[in-house]
Amino acid sequence: MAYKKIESFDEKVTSGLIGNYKEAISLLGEDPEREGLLKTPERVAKAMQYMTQGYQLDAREILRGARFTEAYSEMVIVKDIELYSMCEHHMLPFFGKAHVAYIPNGYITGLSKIARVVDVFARRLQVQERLTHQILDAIQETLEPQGVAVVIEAQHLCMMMRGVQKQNSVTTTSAFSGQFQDGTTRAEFMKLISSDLMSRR
Ligand SMILES: Nc1nc2c(ncn2[C@@H]2O[C@H](COP(=O)(O)OP(=O)(O)OP(=O)(O)O)[C@@H](O)[C@H]2O)c(=O)[nH]1
Ligand SMILES: [Zn+2]
Repeated sequence: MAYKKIESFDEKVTSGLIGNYKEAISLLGEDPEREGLLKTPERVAKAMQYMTQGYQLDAREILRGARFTEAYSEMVIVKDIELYSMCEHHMLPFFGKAHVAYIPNGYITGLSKIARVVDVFARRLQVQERLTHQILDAIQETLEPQGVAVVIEAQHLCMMMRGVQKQNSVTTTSAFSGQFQDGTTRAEFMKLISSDLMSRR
């Protein structure tokens, strides 16, 4: 996935985080002054800001900026959007795929914007359920479609590396609005996201 590269990080935030991560390394029993770790607090400070950049982005603005009038009124599905987020309980990654669909009602949006909206909400401290709803709400409010569907399948490192240590469990969350609340439409969507119409890697 082509990520937007952040060229400059907030200096005050970065220096505050550097101090905190240096202390954390020390508290964990390591020597923050040893060569391999010297730049680590700065790297982590930047990585964390990168992975939480969603707080500074406005999903609705992204969608409004690419809202086009179009008479198409069939289901539009963008599936297998890879996502990386961080659970708000342990600040450990959870990652997987999002499948997003909407049925236009006069407006369509640029397809990449759907993936961008997923990133905007994923790059925060999250729970998978809220992430699912936030994506749905942003699309519903800005495109005013006949319905939106969001399904997220993800694995949580906090359940894999620690805690219950389950390596193969996948959590699926879903949210549906408008026409997707109808069983037939929802079933069509579920069938299409699980089909191999286009061979997957
Ligand atoms: N609902 C939900 N729970 C999550 C998500 N990410 C992590 N969790 C869970 O958040 C819960 C936090 O539970 P706590 O008992 O406070 O934390 P804990 O003692 O570290 O829990 P364990 O992970 O069971 O060791 C855990 O059950 C996690 O599996 C998420 O996206 N959604
Ligand atoms: Zn967690």
